[in-house]
Amino acid sequence: MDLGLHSSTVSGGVSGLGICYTTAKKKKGMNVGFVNFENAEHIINAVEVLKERPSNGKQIKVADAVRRSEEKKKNIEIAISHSNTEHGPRIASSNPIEDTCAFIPSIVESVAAKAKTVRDVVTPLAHMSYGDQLEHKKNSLLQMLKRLTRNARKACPNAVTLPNWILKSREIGGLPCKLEGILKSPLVDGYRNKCEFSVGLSVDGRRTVGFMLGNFRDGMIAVEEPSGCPNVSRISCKYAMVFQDFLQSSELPVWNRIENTGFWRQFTVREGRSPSHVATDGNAGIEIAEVMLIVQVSSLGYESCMRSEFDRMVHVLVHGAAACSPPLPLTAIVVQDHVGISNAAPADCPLITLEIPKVEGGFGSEMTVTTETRIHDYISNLRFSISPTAFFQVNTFAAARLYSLAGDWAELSPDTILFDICCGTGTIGLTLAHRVGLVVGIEMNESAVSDANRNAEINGIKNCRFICGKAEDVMGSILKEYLEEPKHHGEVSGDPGNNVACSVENGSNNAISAGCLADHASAVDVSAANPKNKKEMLHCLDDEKMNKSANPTDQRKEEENPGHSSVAADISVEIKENCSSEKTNANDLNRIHIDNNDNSHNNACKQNTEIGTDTVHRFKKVVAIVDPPRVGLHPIVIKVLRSNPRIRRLVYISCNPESLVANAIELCTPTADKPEKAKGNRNWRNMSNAGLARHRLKSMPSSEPFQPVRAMAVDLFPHTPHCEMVMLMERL
Ligand SMILES: C[S@@+](CC[C@H](N)C(=O)[O-])C[C@H]1O[C@@H](n2cnc3c(N)ncnc32)[C@H](O)[C@@H]1O
Repeated sequence: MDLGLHSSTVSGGVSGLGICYTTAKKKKGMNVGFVNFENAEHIINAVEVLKERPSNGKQIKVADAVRRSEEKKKNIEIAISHSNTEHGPRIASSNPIEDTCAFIPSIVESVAAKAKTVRDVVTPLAHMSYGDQLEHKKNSLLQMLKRLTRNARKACPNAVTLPNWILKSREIGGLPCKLEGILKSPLVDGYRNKCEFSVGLSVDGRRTVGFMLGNFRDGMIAVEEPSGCPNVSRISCKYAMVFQDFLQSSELPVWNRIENTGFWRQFTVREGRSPSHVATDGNAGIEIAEVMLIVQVSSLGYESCMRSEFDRMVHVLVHGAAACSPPLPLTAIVVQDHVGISNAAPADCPLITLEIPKVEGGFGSEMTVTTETRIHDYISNLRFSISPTAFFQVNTFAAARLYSLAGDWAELSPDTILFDICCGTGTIGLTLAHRVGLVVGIEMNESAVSDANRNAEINGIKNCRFICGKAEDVMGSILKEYLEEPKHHGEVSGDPGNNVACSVENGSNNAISAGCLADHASAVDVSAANPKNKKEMLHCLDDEKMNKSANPTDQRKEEENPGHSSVAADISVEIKENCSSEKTNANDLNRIHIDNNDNSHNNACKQNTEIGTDTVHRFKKVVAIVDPPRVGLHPIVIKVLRSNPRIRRLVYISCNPESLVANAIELCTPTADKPEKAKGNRNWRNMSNAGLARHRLKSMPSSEPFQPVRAMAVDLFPHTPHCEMVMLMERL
């Protein structure tokens, strides 16, 4: 049905069906569009026409949507979607607009019946007792785990015997290994140390700081206050209210998710605790010693007036915090200037720290660009310094349980080298460092890596190295660096897989630097010289595409930030020249990384100076703990882990059991003796994560699979359906 909804925005006109509209807008990939009408008569006409004329056999569902505040007197906006999903229509943006109600009561009624509170949306298990919540989560994890067995059985090549863990699964109800239970969160209410509040309009059109009533994709953009959500801390709630008061008098507009215009976008409260004992009385607020407020704005077009608004904002926040009883801690106020469509800003998004004046003294904010703004938290008696954009588990007390469980299962000893993959600020590696010989952490967020190095230093830990880079880009060369025998000076080592490494021994610094080079060298070999490897890389790129599909946020970030692509063909030749020389100096490395628009890995290389290659090769046991983001591990990382026979033990920590299951299919299913040639799959968009994993397994190089040995969950997110899952995988 042509309502002008196929492109992004169409303004004004009469559709082929005789529907008069002011604007019609639909974003690519969404099954919801927004249409504005001049008056209620036009709406009624549109609703009737759409009811009578299904689009390509699909019924179109119509509901009201929150109007743009500035235009509320004139235009009335409704949301339109195809009701073609399994579960029926997914429209329910609830906005009891007075004049709309009068004209289309049936629509409003149906919307009201479905309306959910923010508590239902953000904490959908809050109506259950905590015991019931844990039982509920355990049951869904059991189903998820069974999916692993089923898919691995399906994926196991015909000519290969089923592994023991699949054969034995019948004895334990189809599970790949026992699920040993679910550890409770020490704090059940107010446990979140970080809350990202949306800024927008409430259902009645008021500027509000809180949570959205649903997904933007589903056409729900109304924001409601967070006070009903039991996972939000008292301090975060209070700050949200103080900021909301400020917004209601601000002259600058709040962000409009439909138009992608406005200034105020998001308000984040991050809390740091003092090193005192765990509070078990449910009041997390009493221990909070530090608070960082991060205000996300989009400054485009508001540059000239934003300074005075920041001054006013600081004033309101500082005085609002001081007026609370007891006064709220306030350590830092940071502005994040982000112009992208989604609120998920890239890690290198500019940050401005606003100076906090003393309450009694004069007032006025100083804007200084700094990277020093940070808060602190404590896990296992270690102090962690956290910068504004670095990841830190949102439930600190439960995270301590998670890390200690992972450490116990990893069976660590002084002759162990531990790879902490996706290490964030170094929490896992640092809390376990005293139990191993060496920790090597890998993390893509540059400020998290610099936090990790700082955290090692402030805790006096000397056996940790943190390397900045995407795991998929750097893992191959890092494993080579640490697990292969050292090569002679200047020797170039060949790799039977898809890497060609340059090993340059030139002191301990360069031992790591060689690792940096080796990664890029692999890109050289693939893109320029070796057609066989080129195909392999194409497959990896294909994989990457597939992986992205599972994570629209990542994909969007990449679209917004195209400079971050990990394979840059135009740097290849230059790197190759560097690799072919016997020695590499710091300038060469700088050039490589600058050309690659990413000098983070290089920085990390420079920071790690204490342990030389000779030392690292003495470790008998090699253990990896992986803690990837929701999307799971990149296919290249899975391939690298699986192809390295020295890694006997792998502890997988996952905040998304679905991606754990998909990754475990690839890690734990036997491969064919001869892997199939990597083929793209046109249908990848419609495949499940498990289906994609089975598809990728076909081209996995022949290698010994891991076996799922035990699994346990840790509840980091009471009142929500989420929890962390830990699975031990071994090569027995
Ligand atoms: C779930 S967090 C875990 C962080 C840390 N282990 C902790 O518990 O605090 C995932 C981390 O992976 C990082 N990350 C995401 N994608 C990555 C990639 N491709 N390579 C390396 N790190 C990545 C994120 O920046 C984030 O710090």
